[in-house]
Amino acid sequence: MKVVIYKLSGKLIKDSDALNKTLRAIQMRSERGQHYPVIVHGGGPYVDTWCDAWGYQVEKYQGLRVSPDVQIPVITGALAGYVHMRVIGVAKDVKIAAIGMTPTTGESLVCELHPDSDKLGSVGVVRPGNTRLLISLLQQGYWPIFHSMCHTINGQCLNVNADDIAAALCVALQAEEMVFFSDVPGVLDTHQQTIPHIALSELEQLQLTGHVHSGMLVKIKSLINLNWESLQRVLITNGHQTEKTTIGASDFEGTSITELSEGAS
Ligand SMILES: Nc1ncnc2c1ncn2[C@@H]1O[C@H](COP(=O)(O)OP(=O)(O)O)[C@@H](O)[C@H]1O
Ligand SMILES: CC(=O)N[C@@H](CCC(=O)OP(=O)(O)O)C(=O)O
Repeated sequence: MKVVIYKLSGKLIKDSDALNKTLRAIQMRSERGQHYPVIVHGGGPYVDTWCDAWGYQVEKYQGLRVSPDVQIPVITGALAGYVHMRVIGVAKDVKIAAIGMTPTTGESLVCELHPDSDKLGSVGVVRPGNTRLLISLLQQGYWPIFHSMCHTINGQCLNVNADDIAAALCVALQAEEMVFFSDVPGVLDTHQQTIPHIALSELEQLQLTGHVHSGMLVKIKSLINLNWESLQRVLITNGHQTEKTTIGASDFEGTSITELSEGAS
């Protein structure tokens, strides 16, 4: 089963036009490439706004949101409520057979408290679980669309970074490819130029340079820890320019990350 994981950034979701075009591009691409698409969405900017309105200070630790238990109702309301309904709504408009999913439904993923929970509060880490439900949905032609709020096996509600959900689903479903639609054209070098290709062995060094930080650091870390057995490529591309980079081009432009160096076999 050929699966591709698509991660939609929260900044992209704020831009209705770009979201609509990106979902259409995924639709065309999955028909052309005959693969099953699985979508994961973020929603960070919405959480920032909602927390601000409640008088909660927005704080990050190594790119992850510090999520005190008292803020979980607001964070859940934003990510698994409003943002999720919005993405499903646009998918419906584009005539996609979308199924809204919590990552831990059917134990698709298993979630536990983050090892740094003393600093992060109610933040979780995930690992692959049981894919039976997901595979059945894909085989029936549904598009699973995941938000990133999870339950532990004891029912505690935890905030998980959407990039980590995408990476865990990639391993669980043995996906061939993962595409991150971000707000930047790819991983940028010290001159703000997009790095066209990075080999897995170069990521470790990249995360130590200090040049890659905040949200991009979360992505890079999730890729280092990934099992690359089935994965052929990870692409980081600008979701706000989906139309520009697909029309007339064979694929999205951006940073392509592969297990081996370019040209190696
Ligand atoms: N070297 C880098 N190249 C590109 N983006 C970077 C880099 N270092 C830090 N970033 C930041 O990472 C952000 C993308 O990560 P994030 O905000 O989590 O996006 P997303 O919404 O796609 O999850 C960019 O907007 C940029 O501010
Ligand atoms: C723990 C943690 O960092 N959770 C993220 C989940 C949403 C997310 O990842 O959204 P983006 O993809 O838009 O960044 C957060 O609360 O912002």
